[in-house]
Amino acid sequence: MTTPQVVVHRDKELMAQAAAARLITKVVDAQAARGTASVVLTGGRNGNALLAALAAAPARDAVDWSRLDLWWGDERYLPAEDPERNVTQARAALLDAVPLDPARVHAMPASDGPYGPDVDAAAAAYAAELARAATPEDHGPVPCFDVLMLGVGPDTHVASLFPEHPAVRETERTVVGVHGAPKPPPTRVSLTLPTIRAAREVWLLAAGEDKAGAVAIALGGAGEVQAPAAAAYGRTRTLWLLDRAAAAKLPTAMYPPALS
Ligand SMILES: O=C1O[C@H](COP(=O)(O)O)[C@@H](O)[C@H](O)[C@H]1O
Repeated sequence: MTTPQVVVHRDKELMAQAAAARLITKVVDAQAARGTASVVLTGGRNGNALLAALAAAPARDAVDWSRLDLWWGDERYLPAEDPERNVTQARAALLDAVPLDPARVHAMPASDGPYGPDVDAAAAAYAAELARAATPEDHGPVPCFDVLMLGVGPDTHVASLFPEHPAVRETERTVVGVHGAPKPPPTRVSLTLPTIRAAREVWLLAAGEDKAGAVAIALGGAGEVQAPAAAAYGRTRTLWLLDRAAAAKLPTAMYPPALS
C-alpha cells in the first residue's frame, strides 16, 4: 500500500487544469519509456472537468494519442448513446477531439449491446478484454495501468464500489456487475479493488464542499467496506487531488498549502 499524497488546489477549475497538465506529463513520460501508455478514466463531474481541461490545453499535442489505451473504472449500464454513460460524456469532453486509435478505446459494454440486460456477462466480457491486454510483465490478470483516475462520491464511493455493497468485497473477479447501486442508474459495471490496486498510480479526484466529509472519512483511517475510497491505492503512488472546499475537513498537517 502506498501512503496517500494530498495536493490541494485553490478551486475546482484550477484543480482540473493542474490534473490535466499532470496527466499529459505522465502519458508523455510513459510513452517515452515504454512506447505506449494506459489510462483508466473516471466518470463524474471531476473526471469530466479534467478531460475538458485536457482538451483545452495546448500541450495536449505532446501526447501521441494513437499509442494510448483508454479504459474505464466504471460504467452506468445504459444504452450505447445514452448521455448518462461515462463514455458518452468522455467523448463529448475530449475523446472526439483527439486522434485516438479506436481499437485502443476500451469502452465498457452497453445495455443494448451483445449482452443485453445481463450485466454480469458484460462485466465478464470486460474482464476478458483486460486479460487479453495484460502482458507477462504485468504479472496478473489486468494491465499495470500507468494512471487510474477515480472520482470520489459524497458517500466515499469510487468507480461503482459503494459503501457496504457486495462489489466492494470482491477479491477474485477483476470486473463485476453492480446491482442495486444507491446512485442512479442502479445497474453498473465496475472494476474491483484488486484491479484498481494493479495500477502504477491511482489518482482520486474530489472538488466541492459536498465531498469534504467523504475525503475526511477516507483519509482518516476508515475501513474499505465502509469507505471504498480509503482502499484505492496504486503500486507506486496514490494521489488525492482536491480543491480547498473538498479539503476543508482535513487536518492541514496532511498537505502543504496550495501555492495559488
Ligand atoms: O456515478 C458516478 O459517480 C462518481 C462520482 O461522481 P461525481 O460527479 O460525484 O464526482 C464517478 O466517479 C463514477 O465514475 C460515476 O459512475
